[in-house]
Amino acid sequence: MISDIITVIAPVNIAVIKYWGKRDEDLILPLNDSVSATLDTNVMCAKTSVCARQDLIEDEIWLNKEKVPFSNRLQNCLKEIKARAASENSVDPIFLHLKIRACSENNFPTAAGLASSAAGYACFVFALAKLYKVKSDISSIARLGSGSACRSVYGGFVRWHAGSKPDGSDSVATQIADASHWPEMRALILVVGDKKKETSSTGGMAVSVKTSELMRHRVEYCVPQRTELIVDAIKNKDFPKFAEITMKDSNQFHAICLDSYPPFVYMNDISHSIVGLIHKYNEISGKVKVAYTFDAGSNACLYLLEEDVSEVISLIKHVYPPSNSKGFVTGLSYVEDVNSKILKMFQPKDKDLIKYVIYTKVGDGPSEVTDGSHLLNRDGSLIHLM
Ligand SMILES: Nc1ncnc2c1ncn2[C@@H]1O[C@H](COP(=O)(O)OP(=O)(O)OP(=O)(O)O)[C@@H](O)[C@H]1O
Ligand SMILES: C[C@@](O)(CCOP(=O)(O)OP(=O)(O)O)CC(=O)O
Repeated sequence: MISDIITVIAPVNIAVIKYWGKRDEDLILPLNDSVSATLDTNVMCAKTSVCARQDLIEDEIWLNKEKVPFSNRLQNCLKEIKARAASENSVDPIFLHLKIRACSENNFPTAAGLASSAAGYACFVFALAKLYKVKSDISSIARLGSGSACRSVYGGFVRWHAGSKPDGSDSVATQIADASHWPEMRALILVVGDKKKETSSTGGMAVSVKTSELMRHRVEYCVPQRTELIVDAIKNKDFPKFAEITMKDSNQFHAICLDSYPPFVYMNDISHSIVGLIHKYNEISGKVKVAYTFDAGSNACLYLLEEDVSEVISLIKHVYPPSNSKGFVTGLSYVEDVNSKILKMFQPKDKDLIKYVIYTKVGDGPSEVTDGSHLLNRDGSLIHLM
């Protein structure tokens, strides 16, 4: 007995109000609301195929062509989807006793601070929901994989509500606006390092919760105000306001990392030089045209509007010259480089400080792949091992 093969793709999301700190480590319940933009799956995505098979003795998962342990977090997601399917009476109960095989790939570096866990768990849970025909909201199940994954279940701009119930049933993601709402919004991911980070998000935020006083101030006073303001800025397409809150919130998150004891850092000298560059560029431009935000790593995510992309990419190439400019910018195609007088106001730095740039935009949530390009054969065997 073997089920159909289900294959789905899911997006990454980059927060503009950061999730940092849990009120419950097992259920992955956050201390504060967070807000993010979901990025286009045509540029960055996780892809996952799943099936249920009678002949398996344990649940199995391959990640980027290597068999990896079926972790507690994956197990929690699977258990919860099955419980949902049982309560929705959506499949034959016999089916719920079968073990599953999953095979997943990311088309960008994994565990490098590029939100692979968000895309990966959203993808896994969305695929399982299709397999078991679960119809209700699955953001609270994706959350059990990785907190930020619950926001990747929806496209456009998304808010994860911290909720207050001990069982986490109100800690869900909702869409603020879909991807078509602000079509000019773009993102540039400046990849400074794509190696695995030293302090995991899970570990780092646990230290912050225990030791950072600034974190308490952030959760109580700053985030509630900022969240309302940025939701309004998104609804009104007010870029300068959106950008200012985004930058302040990123800076506060990294200040909390330093305020933790022992402290840890994710940004490096190159990250800080990007911060300086963006502030100088906005000042010279006479308006806030670009926002930076940094997750638990040294890479920058810049949010900006389409009309400014050519100038900003030209500026980045000018200040952080690549040895090989071919392939330096991947993703969407952009208009020609510009040679504006603004560039002359910036001194080039050493070569290759930025490895490459991913140019993308706000996009939709997960979707089922219908072109038959599964990562598992029809009999459930692994395509990459053939
Ligand atoms: N496609 C995927 N399918 C299932 N699990 C995945 C997938 N991609 C990543 N993961 C899980 O997420 C882990 C990486 O998460 P981690 O938080 O370390 O990095 P990141 O998500 O790239 O960074 P950050 O969350 O700080 O932006 C992997 O080790 C794996 O357990
Ligand atoms: C800095 C962040 O990217 C932190 C993401 O943390 P994770 O979702 O990776 O943490 P766990 O819930 O422990 O798996 C900010 C954000 O995405 O909001």
